[in-house]
Amino acid sequence: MSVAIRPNPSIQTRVQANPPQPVLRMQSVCKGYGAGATRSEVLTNINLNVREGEFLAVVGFSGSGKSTFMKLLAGLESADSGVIEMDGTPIAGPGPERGLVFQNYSLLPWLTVRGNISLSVDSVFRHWGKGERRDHVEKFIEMVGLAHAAHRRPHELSGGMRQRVSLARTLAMKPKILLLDEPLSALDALTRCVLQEEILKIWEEERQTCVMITNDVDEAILVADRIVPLNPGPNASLGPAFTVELDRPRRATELNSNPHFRGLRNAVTNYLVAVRQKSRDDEAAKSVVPKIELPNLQPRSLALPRKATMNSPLVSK
Ligand SMILES: Nc1ncnc2c1ncn2[C@@H]1O[C@H](COP(=O)(O)OP(=O)(O)OP(=O)(O)O)[C@@H](O)[C@H]1O
Repeated sequence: MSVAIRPNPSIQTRVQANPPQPVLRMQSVCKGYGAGATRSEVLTNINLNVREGEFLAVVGFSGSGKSTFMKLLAGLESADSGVIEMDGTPIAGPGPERGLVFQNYSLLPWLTVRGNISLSVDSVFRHWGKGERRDHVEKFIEMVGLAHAAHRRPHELSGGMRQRVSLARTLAMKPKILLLDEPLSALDALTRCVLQEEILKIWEEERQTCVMITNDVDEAILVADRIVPLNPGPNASLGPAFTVELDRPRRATELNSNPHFRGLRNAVTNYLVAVRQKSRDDEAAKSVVPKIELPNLQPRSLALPRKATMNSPLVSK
């Protein structure tokens, strides 16, 4: 007897619908460093699609390969195998359409806040008039709340202020995608909270596609639409995505009492702790020394026979 399988109409509709092309696509991406005996495989079989306008957070433990992942997206490193594309074109190097903010601010020490931002604006928008570029720079200095310090050099700024300059400099280049590599992890907890909300506020105005690396689950939930864990390395791969179903605008102070926030925090944290434990158990299992059965031998004295001396009764007189 043959049975006709009738497709579920709702599933069929979903399959037929033309899903929007992801703005960023990673497929079967692998990346390691070194060669021969010193070779280490950092990322293995990374698959990810990032949608236009999405805020995606990648969370993982220290050393799992988060920065390597970001360098691949920024075009600062190339994959050993697999595909990394932006708008269907392979990423072959860094470009102004992908703005990267690092953990360490990398500002030019001899330039002021205004000078650091102007340098990037002048290089990307060369075709603009001088006045237009100046207004653009001032807009971003204001956006990050540094109008009062625009004339200062990096050594005259706090860590939070430097990271604001770094953010303004990248945002002012109007990249299509913002790549944030643990931008707040060098800051104290209070400054970090303030800047989290500022990044979120700026993002809510611009709605740029954004990929942020962080080791802070709360931070990831606060800012992201989707959270993807990076499993511990070596051979780190991405875990299952967690969707953040919290209304925007979000405020950190209001989230603590939100049941979805608390449930998600537990789910992501438990996942990360479980995969780390598994990875440790696997490593420990690999390094177990095999038990060696020793033969049942009787110990024998290795002491030399006593030497005969002149007074010894063994010496004949
Ligand atoms: N250029 C390189 N050459 C050799 N090994 C590297 C290089 N860059 C990173 N690694 C190694 O790759 C692994 C992952 O490093 P990566 O910086 O990507 O991790 P991470 O998750 O960003 O760490 P952290 O959170 O501590 O900054 C580490 O073992 C590191 O030593």
